[in-house]
Amino acid sequence: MRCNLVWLVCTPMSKSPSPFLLQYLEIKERHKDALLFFRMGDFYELFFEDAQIAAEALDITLTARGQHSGEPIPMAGVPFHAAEGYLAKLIRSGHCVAVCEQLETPEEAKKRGSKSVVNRDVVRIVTPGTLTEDSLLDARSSNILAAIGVSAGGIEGGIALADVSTGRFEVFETAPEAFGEVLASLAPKELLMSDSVMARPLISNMLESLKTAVTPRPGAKADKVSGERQLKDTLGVKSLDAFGSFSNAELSACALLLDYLHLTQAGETPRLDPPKRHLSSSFMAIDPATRSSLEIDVSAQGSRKGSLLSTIDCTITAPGARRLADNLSRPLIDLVSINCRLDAVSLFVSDRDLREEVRKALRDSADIERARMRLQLGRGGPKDLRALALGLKSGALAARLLRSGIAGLPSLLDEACTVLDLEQQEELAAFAQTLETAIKEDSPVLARDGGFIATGYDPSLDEVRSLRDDSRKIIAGLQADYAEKTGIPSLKIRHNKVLGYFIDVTTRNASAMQNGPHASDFIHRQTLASAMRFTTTELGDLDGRIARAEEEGKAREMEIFNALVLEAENLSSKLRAAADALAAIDVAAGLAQWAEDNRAIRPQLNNSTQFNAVGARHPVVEASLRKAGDGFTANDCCLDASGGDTARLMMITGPNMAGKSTYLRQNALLAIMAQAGCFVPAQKFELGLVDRVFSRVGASDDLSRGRSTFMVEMIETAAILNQAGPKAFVILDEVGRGTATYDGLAIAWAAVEHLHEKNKCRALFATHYHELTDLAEKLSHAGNASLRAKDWQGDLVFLHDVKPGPADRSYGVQVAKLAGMPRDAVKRAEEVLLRLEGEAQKGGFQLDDLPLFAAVAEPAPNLVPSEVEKMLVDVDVDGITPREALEILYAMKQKLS
Ligand SMILES: Nc1ncnc2c1ncn2[C@@H]1O[C@H](COP(=O)(O)OP(=O)(O)OP(=O)(O)O)[C@@H](O)[C@H]1O
Repeated sequence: MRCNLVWLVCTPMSKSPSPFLLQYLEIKERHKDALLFFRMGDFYELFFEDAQIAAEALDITLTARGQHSGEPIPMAGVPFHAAEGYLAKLIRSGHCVAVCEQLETPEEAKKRGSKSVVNRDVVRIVTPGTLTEDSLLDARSSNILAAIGVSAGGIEGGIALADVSTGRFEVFETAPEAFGEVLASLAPKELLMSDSVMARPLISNMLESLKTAVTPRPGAKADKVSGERQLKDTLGVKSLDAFGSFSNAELSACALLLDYLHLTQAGETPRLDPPKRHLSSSFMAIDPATRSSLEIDVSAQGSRKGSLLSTIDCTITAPGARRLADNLSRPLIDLVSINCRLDAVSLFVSDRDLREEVRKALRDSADIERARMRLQLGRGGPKDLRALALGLKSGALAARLLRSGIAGLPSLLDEACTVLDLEQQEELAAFAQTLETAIKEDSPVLARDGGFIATGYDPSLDEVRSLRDDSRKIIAGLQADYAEKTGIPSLKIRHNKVLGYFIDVTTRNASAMQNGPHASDFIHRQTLASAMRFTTTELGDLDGRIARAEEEGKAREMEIFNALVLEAENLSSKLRAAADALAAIDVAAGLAQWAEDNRAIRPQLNNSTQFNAVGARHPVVEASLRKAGDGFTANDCCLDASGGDTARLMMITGPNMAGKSTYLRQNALLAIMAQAGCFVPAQKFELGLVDRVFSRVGASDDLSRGRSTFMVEMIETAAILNQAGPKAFVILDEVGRGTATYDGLAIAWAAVEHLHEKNKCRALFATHYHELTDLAEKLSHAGNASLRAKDWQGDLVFLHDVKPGPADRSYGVQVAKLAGMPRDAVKRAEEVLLRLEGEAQKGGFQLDDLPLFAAVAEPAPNLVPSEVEKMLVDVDVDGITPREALEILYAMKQKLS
């Protein structure tokens, strides 16, 4: 029901604004950048421009109420109980919403004077990066808010990130030039930066490639001194020494982040875990273009489906899925840490029974991380307490299984078990036990609904409840008693919110109640068309007792709930550690499951500059071919940047569609998977650690940024040639194809030489310029490999296997034929090709003779159909008689003569 009372107060808006309107305008003034959800009774109402925006975005009715400055005030509203769905829609379409609640009841307001307006204020600003509601979040993805800070000289950079839904808080020390890479690995939902930083060309360029919602903040909010103060407040410490020394840029990023959290949580101190600090150089660098071309966590279509992440994700729990996404986004470069992850996967690969039992235990788990944070933020409910209980229980079971199954667990699993083993964690064990006995299985979402504390947990609650239940039993007895007394068998005692308990009889039986011997016992309450309602003193008493017991019960349940929430808060760091441990076990067991299902092996990592893959496959292409019932051809790749006999740069040639891009990508993905701690789809894989992966595969226009396909290609190639060091792994696909042949060839040629001579890194370079394959002769550490295809009775068959040496020819025309190019055009292309090849052979290879612009002397064949052909087109072969067919033949012959 909409709150009309307030509107009575504010209708005469045309003259001076009513107190209500003044209240609205004052609050809106403070939240200009957000849509204001203004609570009025059971609705959130939006006014003025907010109403127009919301009506369009939510497809809800736009109405008008009252007037302001002589104009009707546009208004739109959403019911309070369904607000989350509307909020989700608005956030997804890029809006921020300020939620303004009533801070007192209308009755309380009235006590201050009959015309008082209910007190209201914003209790929270909902933005893409600060969500906590289950319904607004993707369970299997993190929801990151990030902020960047730059030191006064612009040399140092820092990134601070928080996931409010889990309490995760991380700080990165990183050069401003690497912001793009680090942010791409974090995939924030919202990015904060000061106006002045945003104006820097380096930053505006980076933002264009990131496609993240950016919220500019005033420069004063990025003050490092305030950052230090806010950090101390958030962490509840007097000194930050225990966390290492933060750079000015890091403090500036923290200032932006914490201030924004403060603002969006309406003045509450952000609830975050102690920050984890990283050097951006502790991770494999993958720039945004490479990340998207390799489709690591998002496919080319922009969804998780079809990405590497979704292909290898066999985790069971949502925290496990989020952890795997993090690992894959930020592969490590430290041998020991990578091997720790791989040891854990190896254990689960080698012991299938144990893996299955542990995964079964995880199935009963719940999202401890998010439940814990919702409770801490005061937005949790009984279901969240239950989630903690379930998570702890299944964690303890997993730990028990692991500890009893294996002596000498890998360190990562051993540490996880220590955290999860409730025999070693007395406080957690006691808390889990309490939750287990306290919270009912089918608990409501909201604590205020009551009924979630199990019988037997709290004697005083049980007493109140039995009082209520006894009264209900007495009422059931009363119904029989009254029916007998009045002689009305259909008499019923019912309950509704307005009347409470009442006696309900049909109108026909009402006179027996009013005129019978017991008429004085029955007090009339209500007359309806078909029924009359009564009560008795006894029933009234019982009703009061039940209502009081209900109230008392709910109040007691709230007390218990709040005590349990407090206990959870006190155990916060232990619960976080338990959530982390569960996620780590889930990731390792999930990767092992994937490895077994996909015949993946443990990569051998070392500090050399080798890349030796034997029988390797592209995990995503293989999975999609498998679905279509097709197989994937495994291939080897051997590179070494040490300058020895093995080539460090391979030129890959082969027909279109032969699998060059797939081959390039699969090798880059192998390196990423291995360093993220995953098994890889190969028979054998030895890898000298890679510090950066670069990929320039496939090209697309970036028209929104005013860049043509060729421009994008050149920018990405330039970045690679400028940055790749000896430990990098580079894949380049058809560089130069986006421009005129000579220019393209020249650029590709120069890029190969630069990679070989200057960058000296491991590289795969796919090209259709066969002339480039001659470079392998000139460059001492370059080689050729090609993907095979066969001409089988005029048709092209792709073998997809890589063999040493360059490809013999391109087969482009055959591919065009396969693609369904008109027959005439294919024929014509074959003629032109023959001619061009003939000319090239006559003069050997000279750039000046290169194809395409050489004039084609022979006239094009006449493609207009002949008279006879036209006649044939018109013939309905199945519909004519043999005689008619004969006549047509005669007619055709005549045309030809
Ligand atoms: N090793 C493989 N085994 C089986 N099928 C493969 C393999 N590699 C590629 N394919 C199939 O061939 C298709 C074409 O592969 P890809 O795009 O890598 O070819 P390409 O040589 O790069 O083509 P183009 O030169 O036209 O860009 C893929 O979509 C996949 O279906």
